[in-house]
Order: sequence, then C-alpha cells, then structure tokens
Amino acid sequence: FSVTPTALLTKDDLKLKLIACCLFIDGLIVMLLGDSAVGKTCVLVRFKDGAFLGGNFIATVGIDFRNKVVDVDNLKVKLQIWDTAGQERFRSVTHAYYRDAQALLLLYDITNKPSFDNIRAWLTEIFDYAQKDVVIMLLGNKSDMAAERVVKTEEGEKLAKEYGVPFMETSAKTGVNVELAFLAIAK
Ligand SMILES: Nc1nc2c(ncn2[C@@H]2O[C@H](COP(=O)(O)OP(=O)(O)OP(=O)(O)O)[C@@H](O)[C@H]2O)c(=O)[nH]1
Repeated sequence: FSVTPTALLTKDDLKLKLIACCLFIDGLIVMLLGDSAVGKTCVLVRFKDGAFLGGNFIATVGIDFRNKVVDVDNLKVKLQIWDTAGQERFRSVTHAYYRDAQALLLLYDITNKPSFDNIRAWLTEIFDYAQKDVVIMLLGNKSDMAAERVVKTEEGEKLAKEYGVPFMETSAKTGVNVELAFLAIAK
C-alpha cells in the first residue's frame, strides 16, 4: 500500500484498504473441479507460470495448492488455488475441501462429450458440499482443438445459462481466456 496519513483517508478508503488487507492475508480460495484430463492442472500452470504442460499426462493425486497475487480494481488479491484430482477414487478426499472454497472453476473438455455430460453431476456435488454463496464459473477447455471439438460453444452457453453461471471457453495450450477466467472469478 502507498503510505497516506490516516487523517487524509475517507471512511470508504479505510474500508477498502481493510478489505484489501484481509484478502491479501487470507487469500481467496478458488477450487478447480471437473473430470480427469479436462485440463485443470494445465489451466492452473498456464495462469501461474504462463507455460503449457504438454507431453505425458500425469493425473493429480488428491489435491494440490498454488498461490498467485492478482490486481483486482487496484486491490492486490491473493488467490489460493486448489487443483483437485478429477478421478472418481479421490472424490471423498476432495469433498472435504469444497466447504472452504469461495469460488469454483468447473471445467469440461470441448473434445470430450462425457466430461460435458458430467457437469450436471458436478453441479449436484457442488450444491451438496460447497458453501451456498460460492461463486461458480463454467469453462470449456481445449478450445485450441477445433478439429476434435464435439461440444459446441452454444451447448456450453446454454448449460451455463440454465444454472445461472458465467461461461467461457479456454485453452491452457494457447492461453486464451485463462487469465480472464481467474480475474473474472476474483472480481
Ligand atoms: N490441446 C490442449 N491440450 C490440453 C489443454 N489442457 C490440457 N491439455 C492436455 O490434457 C491432458 C490432461 O491435462 P491435465 O491438466 O493434467 O488434466 P486434469 O484435469 O488436471 O486431470 P486430473 O489431474 O486427473 O484431474 C494433458 O495431456 C494436457 O497436456 C488445452 O487447453 N489444449
């Protein structure tokens, strides 16, 4: 923060600084959810390090954590990002973390229809385990794979509309919309 004599700050300034301070210290917990191999880890690595994890797919075991500080309306907000395993066998582990998340990025793979069809089941789990006021965003990942696409953009939009959540298509490979998605959810 810039150092301004407290007497020169308005009540609103002080309130904003206090909110910013809390967000910076505690962080906003964002959880990545969705079927195995939809690209959760890659989206996180693209956001955190600006790189793409190509090559051999290594499934996440249980849950993994990374932090990144972002600027939201001139406030520094620490995002604590929890990358969960999509594999069914880790479900009981990840359920335990839902309650602490303030925001959820729910991913499917636009080249994998079952991963899209399972979004309804993911949303049911979210309604069962997450906080009632959790912020949810739906992401159709791997948008760079146009030739292999099996889920139309409109289908993603329609599902998102049905549940009243925002929607974007992302690519961890090219980086399209990845930063935008995290910033939108942080707002
Ligand atoms: N072309 C392309 N490939 C991607 C993209 N995102 C991820 N991949 C590939 O998809 C595979 C799975 O990616 P991960 O990020 O490991 O998937 P995950 O959702 O974290 O999987 P789990 O840890 O099992 O839940 C890897 O081989 C990635 O290289 C993308 O945007 N475009």
